[in-house]
Amino acid sequence: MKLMQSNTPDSSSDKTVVFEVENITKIYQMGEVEVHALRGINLKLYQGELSVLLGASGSGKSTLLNILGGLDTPTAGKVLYHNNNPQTQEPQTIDLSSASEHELTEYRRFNVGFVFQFYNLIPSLTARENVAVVTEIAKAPMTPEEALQIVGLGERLNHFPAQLSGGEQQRVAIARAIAKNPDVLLCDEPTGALDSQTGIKVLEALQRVNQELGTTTAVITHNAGIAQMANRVISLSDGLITNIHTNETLISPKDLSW
Ligand SMILES: Nc1ncnc2c1ncn2[C@@H]1O[C@H](COP(=O)(O)OP(=O)(O)OP(=O)(O)O)[C@@H](O)[C@H]1O
Repeated sequence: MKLMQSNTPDSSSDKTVVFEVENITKIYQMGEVEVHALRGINLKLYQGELSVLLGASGSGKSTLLNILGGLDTPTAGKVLYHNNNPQTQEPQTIDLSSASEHELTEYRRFNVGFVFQFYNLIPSLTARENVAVVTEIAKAPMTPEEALQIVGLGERLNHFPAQLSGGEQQRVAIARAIAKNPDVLLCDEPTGALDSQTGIKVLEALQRVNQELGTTTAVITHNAGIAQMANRVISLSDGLITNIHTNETLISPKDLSW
């Protein structure tokens, strides 16, 4: 793994940089055709912030999130991830753009929680057991009960997915993602399959995780209304960042205009 000593505070502010994305491109080769999914992205994400990635279908949101999560690598450019070494607490940097498959697997396992549009729960396991699947292989996890409590499902521990609503199933998926105490939570359309009332409960769970645990969180959405709950809104169009907006005041999910 590419470990380097790093200087994590951003010289332009007092915020700590978690991700530094430098001029990344992503080209998918589809037979004869090249698809330019990312065309030169520069971005910093900061410790503890909740950011929303906004953009039309095909603008490159998932490609960018997958690269941040170590699920994919850029064609060119650099992606640096800064954290503290869990053993020594010394600052370190992982170069995700040149890491091996094994290094990326380790990075995903210990540093990143993922939430996708479809919850991917195991139908034969209860909510508690679905979360325990992850806590059993994590280094310093919270208990499944604690994780489910944070997302408001402390009373649903023994329910199976089929006995839970869509929003509740998504909150189990969030509990599963945060139970290993990841530094980073990456969410790809977490409310995409939900109606607005149910989606609001899921967003409340994400906001609570971000505020109470300080987990650096990035959420992809098509829905511009959701952007008002984020510290920063990163807009993408056609593989480029077109705007980054900082919200001075955050709106609670229940007050969002959906
Ligand atoms: N594995 C792949 N192989 C080939 N092309 C891909 C692949 N993944 C994404 N693309 C293409 O790259 C572009 C960006 O896709 P991406 O999924 O990142 O967009 P998106 O903004 O997340 O879209 P959506 O909101 O529809 O999920 C699209 O043109 C898409 O077709």
